Amino acid sequence: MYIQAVTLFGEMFRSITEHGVTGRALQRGLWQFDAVNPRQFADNKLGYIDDRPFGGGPGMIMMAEPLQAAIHAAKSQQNGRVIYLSPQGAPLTHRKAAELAKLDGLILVCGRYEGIDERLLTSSIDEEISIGDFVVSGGELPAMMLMDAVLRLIPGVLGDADSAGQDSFANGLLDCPHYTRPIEFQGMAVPAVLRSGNHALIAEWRLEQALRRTLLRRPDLLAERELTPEESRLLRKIRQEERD
Ligand SMILES: CN(C)c1cccc(CNc2ccc(C(N)=O)cn2)c1
Repeated sequence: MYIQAVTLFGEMFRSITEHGVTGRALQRGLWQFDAVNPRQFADNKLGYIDDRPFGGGPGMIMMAEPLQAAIHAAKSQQNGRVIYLSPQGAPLTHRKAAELAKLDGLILVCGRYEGIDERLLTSSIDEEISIGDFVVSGGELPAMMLMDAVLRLIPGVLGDADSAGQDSFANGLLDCPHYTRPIEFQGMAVPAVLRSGNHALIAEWRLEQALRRTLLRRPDLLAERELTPEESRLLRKIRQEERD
């Protein structure tokens, strides 16, 4: 996958191109990255890329032309989907990340200041995505969150292919509790079932814990999920226990 970021701060992306599973995957050629700086497309000598908002109001707005020229330059390298990160976008979900992971490329537009000229959205953006209902100072960190969520779903990026499948949200539930050594920590022991070697029982315990946690913390996720017969049985058992 070829990912380009239209951004004033290309150096920020080192945090995922030079570290961790995403950094290793880049070195292994599983994906490629380039930053495109709109400032190099500003037609004035001083490289202005923002200006005051018509109608007044605080802050500055990013001008459409330099961004459009930067997106045009990115599109000359690949026919990637152009995504704008903003609080006004559709919420990023696992399902959306899985959809994006199938594409050949992405062009991620990172806004700064108070946003970008609306006409850029209508003329050059394919999709607007939000990573949550909050504002940060630029679209770069949201873009990196989206990249990481997408890249880990690309086969080969994660060492054990299976671990992405066991992700929270991958199966529509929250994750189960995890334990490692020591067996006893501050008087708390590892649940015995996890040391039983009985893999069927372990799988059932993990599913039950994921269902219980989802029911207690995120019942909204349960509301929209088809349940298998086993999950329904476990959920009935959990609801009964919660009532007792
Ligand atoms: C209207 N406004 C302030 C604004 C508009 C566009 C971009 C930006 C840059 N900041 C971002 C970007 C995305 C997210 C997110 N939730 O995905 C949060 N913050 C700010």
